[in-house]
Amino acid sequence: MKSVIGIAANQIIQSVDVFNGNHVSYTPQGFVTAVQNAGGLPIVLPIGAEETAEAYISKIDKLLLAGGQDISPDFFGEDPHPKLEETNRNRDLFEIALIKEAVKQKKPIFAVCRGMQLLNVVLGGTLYQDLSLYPDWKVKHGQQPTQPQFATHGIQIEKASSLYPLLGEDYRVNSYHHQAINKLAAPLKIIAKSSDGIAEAIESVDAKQRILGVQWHPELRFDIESKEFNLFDYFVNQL
Ligand SMILES: NCCCC(=O)O
Repeated sequence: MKSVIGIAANQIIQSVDVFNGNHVSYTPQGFVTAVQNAGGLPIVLPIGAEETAEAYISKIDKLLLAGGQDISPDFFGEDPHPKLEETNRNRDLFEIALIKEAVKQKKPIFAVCRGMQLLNVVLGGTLYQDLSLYPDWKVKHGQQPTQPQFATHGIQIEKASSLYPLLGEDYRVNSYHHQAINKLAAPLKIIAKSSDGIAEAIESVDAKQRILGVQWHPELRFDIESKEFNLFDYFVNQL
């Protein structure tokens, strides 16, 4: 029986020519293909009412949170900083409800970039709304316009972590974020950092609550770097 993987969708709500001005619900193809290649059955969960989170989570085996917009900072008690970028409050509210329900139903969560940041906020942590607010910022974490198949900075991974057997101790990742974990939520531990100390991966302190979060984008490199595919294989088949 294949694991059913619910992938929380994003939306395009601006008018874009490529969809003839239509609004669309979507997820990056890399998540779909990586889950399929790992033997999972992906289902894209469109942004909807918070009340529907319980039904969605009960229908899936595991939850995957993708990257995207900044998180509305009032969810961690702050007003928007001038460097805050696009937010989508409906997405925040729905994904917050999905995370709470997945935790309640003890369903594993794999969270990528924004997903990892939101997980930290939902569990009681805070974010740097922009890396310029992080006093020790030394590494370029937004590699645009360099293409995502290129890993541009190093990370160091804790030996006693779920990531170490998958990626080793020293690894290189792509990087597309201007926000980062500030205060870490108590139920989480940081299991990888960049050389300037930014949290690059997290897992749950309580092994019974199966959570893995990464700050980079494995869905954009899994087809050319087998270690990135290891993350999806681990999520679909072991976490
Ligand atoms: N926008 C939230 C996730 C990526 C970033 O930090 O920019």
